[in-house]
Amino acid sequence: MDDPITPAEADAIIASSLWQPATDRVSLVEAVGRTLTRAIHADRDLPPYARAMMDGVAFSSSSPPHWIQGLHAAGDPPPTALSAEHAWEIMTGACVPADCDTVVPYEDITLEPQGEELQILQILETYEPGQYIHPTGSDALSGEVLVPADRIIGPAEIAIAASVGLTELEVAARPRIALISSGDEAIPVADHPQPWQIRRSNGPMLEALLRRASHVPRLVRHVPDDADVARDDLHDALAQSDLVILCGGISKGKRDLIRPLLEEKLGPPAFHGVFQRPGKPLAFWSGPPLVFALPGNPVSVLATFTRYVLPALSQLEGSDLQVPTRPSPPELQPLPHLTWLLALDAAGNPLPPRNSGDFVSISGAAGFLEVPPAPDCTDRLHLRFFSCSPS
Ligand SMILES: Nc1nc2c(c(=O)[nH]1)N[C@H]1C(S)=C(S)[C@@H](COP(=O)(O)OP(=O)(O)OC[C@H]3O[C@@H](n4cnc5c(N)ncnc54)[C@H](O)[C@@H]3O)O[C@H]1N2
Ligand code: MOO
Repeated sequence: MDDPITPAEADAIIASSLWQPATDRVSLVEAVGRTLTRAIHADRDLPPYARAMMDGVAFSSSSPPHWIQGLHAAGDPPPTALSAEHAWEIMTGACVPADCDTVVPYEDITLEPQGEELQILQILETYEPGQYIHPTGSDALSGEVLVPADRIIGPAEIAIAASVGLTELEVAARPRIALISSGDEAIPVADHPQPWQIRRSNGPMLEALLRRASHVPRLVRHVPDDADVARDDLHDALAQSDLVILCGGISKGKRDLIRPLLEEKLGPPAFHGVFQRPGKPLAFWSGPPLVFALPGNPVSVLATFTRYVLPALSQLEGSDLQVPTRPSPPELQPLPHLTWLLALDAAGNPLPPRNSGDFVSISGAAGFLEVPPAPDCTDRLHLRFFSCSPS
């Protein structure tokens, strides 16, 4: 399709090209950042025993204590019965014996040695039965869902999985990703540029965006504006990947050869051109593999990756990205006929670049506000905000 389309039309085409992810099994710590596909259940009550929450003494409130019977530490099995007017010294994390209903921390008692036994001289504070005891099953009961499927796995979910004995987790399979930047003027970062050259910044930016979303591309290349040289790399990428992300060489220039090279293998794009700024020359092929060809200007790369590629990646992993809304910054003038992808910093301040090559101006960008074109932009309170690093 060669006529530009709206962002909503582009979304619909992309959504209809996505597939349900297969599943992988990965070790616990490797699961961070992945999407869970099988819910995690409690294998027993949580906590599994009444847990002492303070280092101190445990006793029965019906028999206020004067004497220490012994030490009951974390990891010890339940001790013998407690004698009248006695207490156990108890450590945080120990199981509270069944005949105790109160824990008082060391700070609230005084202990004085007397012969072989320790005498409790005084409990300094009033206490309530049940205090500093984390009751059995008060967090969750055996069999309860602790983490639903579809949840992105973070450190807390890893802890929960470990606590119920899972050494591996079932997660959505990751797409195999290839990243290809292009352009004769863009030289390796470590090389010394001639005055008419620039260093390649789009590739590292895209790789950083992917890595922050917990994706590591399998193939990363830069191709020159020469079809015969670029063809092999492009065809390799298509053959080895589920998702190919390209940047540059997709506009109307005489040496913009990305589209013709992709067409050799994939035919015409599903769309080429979206009514938006930046990023109007965005092109997309449904594949397989899915191909996003992002316009080469650095601000366009960041905006179109954030607005289109990140949400598609989330859906490919079985998690539906929630796009929050924000009110428009004051005095914002929507663009005529074009949706505006406006960079905002973490505090919500606009970072309007002078043009989409001006990537210095978007340092600190946290995401992009989608401002519909004038005159359709009627709801200024609920503009969608696409985060550069959704979690
Ligand atoms: N006749 C027209 N010309 C252009 C149009 C148009 O509609 N008609 N659209 C403009 C817009 S908008 C954009 S965005 C750019 C996109 O063009 P390309 O995707 O072909 O990108 P390039 O021309 O290759 O590069 C654009 C710009 O970005 C710099 N660049 C490219 N690659 C890198 C890299 N890896 N690292 C850093 N910087 C990079 C490149 O040097 C250019 O300055 O087209 C307009 N033209
Ligand atoms: O779409 Mo271009 O990205 O405006 O500079």
